Amino acid sequence: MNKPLIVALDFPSSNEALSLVSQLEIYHPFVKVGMELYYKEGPAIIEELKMKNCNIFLDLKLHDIPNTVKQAMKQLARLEVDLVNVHAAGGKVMMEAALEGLEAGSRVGRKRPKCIAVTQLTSTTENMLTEELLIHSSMETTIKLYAALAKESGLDGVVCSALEVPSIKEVCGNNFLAITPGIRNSEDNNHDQHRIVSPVQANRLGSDVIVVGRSITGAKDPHSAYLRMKSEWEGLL
Ligand SMILES: O=c1ccn([C@@H]2O[C@H](COP(=O)(O)O)[C@@H](O)[C@H]2O)c(=O)[nH]1
Repeated sequence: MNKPLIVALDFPSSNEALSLVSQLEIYHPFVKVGMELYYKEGPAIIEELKMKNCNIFLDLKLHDIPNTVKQAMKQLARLEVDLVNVHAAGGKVMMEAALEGLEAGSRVGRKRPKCIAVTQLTSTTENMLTEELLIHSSMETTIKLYAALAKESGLDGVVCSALEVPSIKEVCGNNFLAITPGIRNSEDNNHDQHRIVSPVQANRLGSDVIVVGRSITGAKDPHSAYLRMKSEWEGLL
C-alpha cells in the first residue's frame, strides 16, 4: 500500500455512491463502504465497485464474541475486499478470531484482506473517555495500548486520529498501518468529528492512509475537493 486517500462512501444507496465514484473514476479511487451503504445494498455494492476498479475498505467495525466475529469474517473474506476492521475493545482473542475467520474464508492462493482495529473513534474526546467510557488513562495511553494489543493479535494496523500516529509508530513500528479518518481543512465543517487534522498535518504526522468523507462527498464540486485533498495529502500543495 503506498499513501492512499480513501473516500468514505457514506450514502443511503448505490445510486449516490456510484454517481460519486463515476466523477472520480479516472483516478481508480480507493473507497470505503460503511454500515449505511452496506446494510442497504449488501454484497452487490462491493461487486459494482470492483467492476469500476476501486480498491475497497469494508468498514463494518466488528465487535462481538470471538466465535461470532470469526464466522462473520469468514463470510466477509469471500467478498475479496482489500481492508476490513474490528474494534480493538473486543480484545485479543476476538481479534485473533477475526484473522482466523479471514484466513478460513479466503480462496486458496489469495491473500486475506488486511485487518485493522479501531482504537478510539475520532468522534471521541478525552472528556468522553473519562466521563462516559470510564477509561481513566489519557487518550494517548489508551490508544497506544489498544494498538499494541492489535499488533500482538497479528493485525495489520489500526484506525486512529493522525494525532496519535507518532506514538503508535513508536510502540508498534513503522510497518504497522495507521489509517486516519477525522480529516478536515480549516474551512470545513467538523460535523461530529473531534480529533481532527488537515491532510497536510496527517502527512507530517506519518499517517499511512487518510479517510475523507463529507469534505469530498458533501462538497459543491467533489472532483475538485478530491484533487485538492489528494495533492495536500501527497505533499504536492
Ligand atoms: O474513528 C473513526 C473510525 C471510522 N470513521 C469513519 O470515517 C469516515 C469519516 O467521514 P467524514 O465524513 O470525513 O467525517 C466515516 O465513514 C466514519 O464512519 C471515523 O470517522 N472515525
